[in-house]
Amino acid sequence: MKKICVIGAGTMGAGIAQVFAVNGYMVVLRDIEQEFVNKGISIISKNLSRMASKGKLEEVMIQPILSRIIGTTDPADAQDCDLVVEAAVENMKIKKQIFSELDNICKPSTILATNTSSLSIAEVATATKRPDKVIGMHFFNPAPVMALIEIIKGVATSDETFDAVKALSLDLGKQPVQVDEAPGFVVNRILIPMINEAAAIYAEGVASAQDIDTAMKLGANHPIGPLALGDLVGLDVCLAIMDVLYEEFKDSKYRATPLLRKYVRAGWLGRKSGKGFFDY
Ligand SMILES: NC(=O)c1ccc[n+]([C@@H]2O[C@H](COP(=O)([O-])OP(=O)(O)OC[C@H]3O[C@@H](n4cnc5c(N)ncnc54)[C@H](O)[C@@H]3O)[C@@H](O)[C@H]2O)c1
Repeated sequence: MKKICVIGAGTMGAGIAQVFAVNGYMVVLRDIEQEFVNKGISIISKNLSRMASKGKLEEVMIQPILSRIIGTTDPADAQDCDLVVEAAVENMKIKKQIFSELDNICKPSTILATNTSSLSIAEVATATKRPDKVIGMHFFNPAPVMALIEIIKGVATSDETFDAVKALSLDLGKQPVQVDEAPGFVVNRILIPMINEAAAIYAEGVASAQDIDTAMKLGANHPIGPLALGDLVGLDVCLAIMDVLYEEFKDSKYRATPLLRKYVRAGWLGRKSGKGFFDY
């Protein structure tokens, strides 16, 4: 694989594009508005400069890395890509529209991966005529830093597709784990209900946001508190995942705490909107 298309230049898409470009791949980074594409590329540029200032990247490498990323709003630019990683919003209808369009645009050999946090790979695959080549490639936030990639096989995903994505993940210096399709996969099935519980504890007034996070950092040895982590992930993303877990399992233990929904309705999405459980 040489050329990768990343759909969505938000929190995850920008990070994923950076990971591929740093590792020598050509990247097409697509969003719906040029403004969003530019924002994604500027985040990558700042990340690379920060890496250089910390001595983690040679300054002279920044320009060649950035020149491997082509920003676009034109879906047709995915046509000669070997792999597409979709990182648009966590919404099945939108993902299916994107995959159906990609299926028509991309060459038959192209693998279509989704970075979904919780949605069914098999269902996304039904929007295409190549369900064997549809797979979950789940990066973690921030993608350039986090070592894990969950590779999720839908019922129709072929072993060849899995093997190709696994080899690619290793080439990116990441650690892949194989996961069978299940709501929330492994990490988010554990992590997001924990963030939701922290929000419920905060809503009940049991402790301040700061103290809840301090408690989990020092009492459970977590590197970041659950509320700060929710703000980093995006409260809209956390809510969407809780809703998927609840819908899929119909188990009340996955009920989103009303405060989380209230914040999302108010546009308090965490870091990306400047306000969540904390101010940014
Ligand atoms: N935020 C996280 O910590 C995290 C971690 C792992 C996976 N994910 C998953 O990654 C995906 C993206 O999440 P995010 O946090 O980056 O969201 P985000 O809101 O930061 O970015 C989403 C981007 O997709 C763009 N977009 C929407 N529809 C599009 C379309 N039709 N074509 C192209 N671009 C489109 C939006 O304009 C936006 O820029 C979701 O499926 C999410 O569940 C998120």
